[in-house]
Formats: sequence, C-alpha cells, structure tokens
Amino acid sequence: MASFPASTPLSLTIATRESRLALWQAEHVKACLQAQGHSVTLLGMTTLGDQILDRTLSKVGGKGLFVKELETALEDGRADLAVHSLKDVPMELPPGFELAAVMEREDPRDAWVSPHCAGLADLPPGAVVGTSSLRRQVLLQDALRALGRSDVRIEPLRGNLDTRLRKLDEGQYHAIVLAAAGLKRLGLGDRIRHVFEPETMLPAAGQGALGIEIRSGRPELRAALAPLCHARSWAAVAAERAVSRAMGGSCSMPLAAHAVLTDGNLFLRAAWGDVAQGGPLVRAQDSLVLSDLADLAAAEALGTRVAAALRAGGAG
Ligand SMILES: NCc1[nH]cc(CCC(=O)O)c1CC(=O)O
Repeated sequence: MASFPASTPLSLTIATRESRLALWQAEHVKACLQAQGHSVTLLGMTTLGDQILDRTLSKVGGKGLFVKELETALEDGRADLAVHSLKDVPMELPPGFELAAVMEREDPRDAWVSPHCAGLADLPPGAVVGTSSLRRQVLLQDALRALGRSDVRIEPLRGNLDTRLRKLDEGQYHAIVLAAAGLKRLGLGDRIRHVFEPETMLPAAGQGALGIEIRSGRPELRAALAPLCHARSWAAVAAERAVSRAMGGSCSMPLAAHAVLTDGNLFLRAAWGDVAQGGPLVRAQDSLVLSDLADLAAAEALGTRVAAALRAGGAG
C-alpha cells in the first residue's frame, strides 16, 4: 500500500535550463512523475546565468541568476514546476514561491578531475587548478597550505560541465574540482580521479540534491510531488541551508555546510574561509537526535546553531 495519498493524474509542465545536466535532471523528474501516472512536458529556457560566462558568478549577482527566469515561467503559468540543483537555489525564495520537494540526494562530495595528476600532492610546480567557487577556493588553499604548496595557483573556471571539461582537456588547467553528482548523472564518472572526503573538501549546502520549486498555494502539485520527496535528504539539506541563511543568505559565500543522518542522528559540519586573506578556515560542527524526519524546523535549528558557532569563531 502506498504510504502517501494518491494524486489524481495531472498534466504538468517542467521549466528547466537547457544545459545537459539541467535537462538530465528535468528528464529524471519527468520520468518519476510519469511513473505516478501524470503526463509531463519540458519547457527549456536560457537563464542569465547561462549567458554570462566571462565573469565569476559572485560578481554578477550570485546563483539566483539560474532560477529567476524559471520562476517567471511559473508565475505566468507557462510551467507548473521548476527543477533545480538545490545548491543553486537561493536560501530565501521570493514571496509566492516554495520548495515543494527535495529528492534523494546523489553523492554530495567534490571530485578531483585531472588527466595527469592523481591528487593535490601530485601537482607540478606552479600548477593551475580551476574553480570559480569561493568555497572550493578557500578549501583548496587550506589543503595546499597544509602541503606547503604556495606555488599552486587557483584560477577561475566557468561554463557548464562539458565546457569546463573541455578547458581542462585543452590544457588550460592541470586539474579542476567539480561536484561528483553532476559528473555521475551525465555518465562522466570515469573522469573522477578521486572524490574528496568531506574532511578535506566539505561540500556546499544542498550539493547533489534536486529541488522542485512551485508557485505557493497549489496543493494538487504538492500531492503529486509527495512520492518524489526523500525525507532523509530533505532533513540534511534543511540543516545545511539554514547555515547559509544564517550567514547571510547569499549562495556566493566562501561557505561549506554538510550534514549526514546516521541512525536518527543528524550531524552537521560547516566551514568558512577568508578569500582575500587566505587565512585559516573557521570550522564548526554539532549534532542532534532527529526523532521525526519531517521535523525540518529542528534540522534548521541545528543549522542556525552551527552558523552561530562559525560567527563566534570569527566567520562572516
Ligand atoms: N554550480 C554549478 C552546479 N550546480 C549543480 C552542480 C552539480 C551537482 C549538484 O547537483 O549539486 C553544479 C556543477 C558543479 O558544481 O560541479
């Protein structure tokens, strides 16, 4: 017997970006909804974030750039659902929108991708590592400092996954760091030399999870999406996103937040770095017994506590 109320079959349109990864994710949601008896079409859209490729996202207004156009499609009724990488979804959605589903998380970790170097310790003198993420930059700087490698340079790298891999293959970088989830979803898992353990490269809030956004006040959509929700993933990302929210809400901060749920225990770690000074990272962690997986408020309270500990350590 289904553990959720069955929803009447609906005719649904999914708004999605048109990168290969975004389309994979939208197709995945489409297949899940079709398996529930709904009929689904995709509406592909180009966002500002896809158009601006020559500047670092944190300089042009953050990751909200990837979701705004999709929200417009929800607003004017061209689409019912927007599928996002949760990592790219701002902490506060604009009024009138809500996060209606978080699906089961893929591998949340970062991956080391390099044709020639097995790892950080293996980089030749003066090597260039590509990433535009402030989080990856400060965590890499920290790991390089521990190795005594002040010669390694970290250079910006933008574009969709295929573009980034092409730039690596053209020799512009010795290595790049990407989310394992995106590579695995696109069948590019063989490009991963190793995944970083969270101790070394603490993942971003929401990394590896898919979020589905809707216009508020559509209970029929919430019912249709209920079977796609993954309570354990949602509890973990709720805690992570609460850290980001408490640290200022922007997605373009040098902030990592990663939660794991083991035997009912929600364990959350966070790290903050200073890009300009390149000083040591501020780290904080805490845990709680989450007796009810649906108690997102408790998970968020844990996130707020960890953010307060980061601030007490000098972050922000
Ligand atoms: N910032 C871009 C982005 N947004 C989501 C993913 C894929 C992984 C995920 O679902 O978190 C990526 C690529 C990357 O960071 O390497």
